[in-house]
Amino acid sequence: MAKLYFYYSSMNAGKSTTLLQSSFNYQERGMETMLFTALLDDRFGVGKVASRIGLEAEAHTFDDKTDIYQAVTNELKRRKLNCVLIDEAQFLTRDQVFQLASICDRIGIPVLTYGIRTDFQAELFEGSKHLLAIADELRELKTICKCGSKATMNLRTDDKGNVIKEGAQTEVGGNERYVVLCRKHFMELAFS
Ligand SMILES: Nc1ncnc2c1ncn2[C@@H]1O[C@H](COP(=O)(O)OP(=O)(O)O)[C@@H](O)[C@H]1O
Ligand SMILES: Cc1cn([C@H]2C[C@H](O)[C@@H](COP(=O)(O)O)O2)c(=O)[nH]c1=O
Ligand SMILES: [Zn+2]
Repeated sequence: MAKLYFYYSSMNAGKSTTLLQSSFNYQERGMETMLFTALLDDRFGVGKVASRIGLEAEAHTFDDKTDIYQAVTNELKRRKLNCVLIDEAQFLTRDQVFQLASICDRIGIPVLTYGIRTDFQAELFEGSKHLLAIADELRELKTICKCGSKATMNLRTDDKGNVIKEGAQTEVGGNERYVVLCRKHFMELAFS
């Protein structure tokens, strides 16, 4: 049975790096992969999965209207596929998470998704919520807070480092807008 995996973490924990390594592992064994990332995440260029350590690869993009099951079905008319890999999976809709489950269950291709669990207000993203609900395998990737504990939370800041407590859930950015923290240090700053 092909499985749906959700690799989740705070930001900057190596998700994109791990995705690129997994894709490379398939390819070096002569297998083929299809990569997706969110259209709205243009930090490293649109349609690119890039890790902060320099690895990168071209990817198909998804927005909330993309039918990922259909996109995979269309790709299968052109070439074989052994694995589908999705970066920025927090931005998937519920329907898209269910499409990924169908890719596993009906087509028989494993799907590896990578995303952050919660937003700057400690709320689940839609994609993460439904992946936590229905993925076959949940794997946490880890990075560390300034105190040395595991960082599970993402604090939003402005460009001067002031904490931002209100705002839209989606705001693309990196180290200039977000700081990863353990829950204790996040709570002290985000809910004080
Ligand atoms: N210039 C750098 N050189 C080496 N490692 C780095 C550099 N910048 C960031 N990193 C490391 O890369 C990792 C982040 O990788 P990335 O795959 O982009 O994470 P994510 O997708 O989870 O945000 C972190 O472990 C971070 O410490
Ligand atoms: C916490 C939080 C994050 N985002 C955005 C910021 C980045 O563009 C991505 C996460 O990127 P990474 O690959 O994990 O480094 O998500 C957001 O829109 N809203 C938030 O609350
Ligand atoms: Zn801490």
